[in-house]
Amino acid sequence: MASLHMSLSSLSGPTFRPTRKLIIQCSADRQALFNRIAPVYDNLNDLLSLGQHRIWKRMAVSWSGAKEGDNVLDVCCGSGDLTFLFSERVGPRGKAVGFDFSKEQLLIASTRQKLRSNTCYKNIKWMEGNACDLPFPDSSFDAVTIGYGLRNVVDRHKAMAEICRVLKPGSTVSVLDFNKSINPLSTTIQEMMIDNIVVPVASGYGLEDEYKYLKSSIKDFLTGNELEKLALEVGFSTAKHFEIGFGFMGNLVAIR
Ligand SMILES: C/C(=C\Cc1cc(O)c2ccccc2c1O)CCC[C@H](C)CCC[C@H](C)CCCC(C)C
Ligand SMILES: C[S@@+](CC[C@H](N)C(=O)[O-])C[C@H]1O[C@@H](n2cnc3c(N)ncnc32)[C@H](O)[C@@H]1O
Repeated sequence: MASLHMSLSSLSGPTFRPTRKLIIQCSADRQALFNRIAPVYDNLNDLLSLGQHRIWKRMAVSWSGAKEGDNVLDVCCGSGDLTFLFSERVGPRGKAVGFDFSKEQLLIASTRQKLRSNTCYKNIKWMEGNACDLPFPDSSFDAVTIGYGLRNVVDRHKAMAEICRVLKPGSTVSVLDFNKSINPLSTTIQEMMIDNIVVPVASGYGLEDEYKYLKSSIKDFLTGNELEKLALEVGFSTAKHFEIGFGFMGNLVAIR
């Protein structure tokens, strides 16, 4: 449950207006957040990244090494952007699973699938569940992506360990997310863009608090080096983090 945080500074006079600060700390909070933003998520991503996020997602899928006929998994699939790219890459002989714990995001994903005439998307299966407890046997997949998901998972170590477990030996996970830069200037510009463009635009949709979460979630995320270390800790044999999108985004490529 989102917690209501009363600020003493807001107590004044016979009535007071509590300062509402949405605290997004547990899975249920995050699940509710992504259910709430689902109806506008895709459009705001296109608007706020000037469509660039589609390029970053194509890069992530390309780095996964997925090929024709493969069995692939998109963890934290949301509205399915990466799942659809996976589906196109593995083709009708392959299988693509889109996995998420948000019912509303999965509803958007399956609706988008129905609206697309391309028969290749018939190779997609949508599944609801938690990234920290993947319902698949060991060594099930030839490639895995997790796009803008790991930062939002409460137990990132468990999620990465689960991804390693379900990947076939020698196969790749591609982890796309915001970049927690070690360059103070890059961090300042990234935060200024979120504060002065992203959040004001989102507030026009009544989602100010939800998009304010972006900044704190990036601050609490792992740097590229820390992501590489995490991957090796959970059992990947190699891990490399690349900064993309003018340093605002990053992609970890790890091989099991
Ligand atoms: C696809 C993108 C973000 C997905 C996303 C991830 C989250 O964890 C969220 C959490 C809460 C609300 C929304 C999201 C969410 O949408 C990346 C692009 C969309 C971003 C919202 C825009 C970020 C702007 C960058 C800071 C600067 C972009 C520069 C570009 C070259 C114009
Ligand atoms: C920012 S969206 C990313 C969606 C999509 N991958 C994309 O790139 O646009 C993050 C997604 O992660 C999902 N998510 C967060 N924590 C999760 C968890 N523990 N298990 C499953 N899904 C989770 C949310 O429901 C949401 O759909």
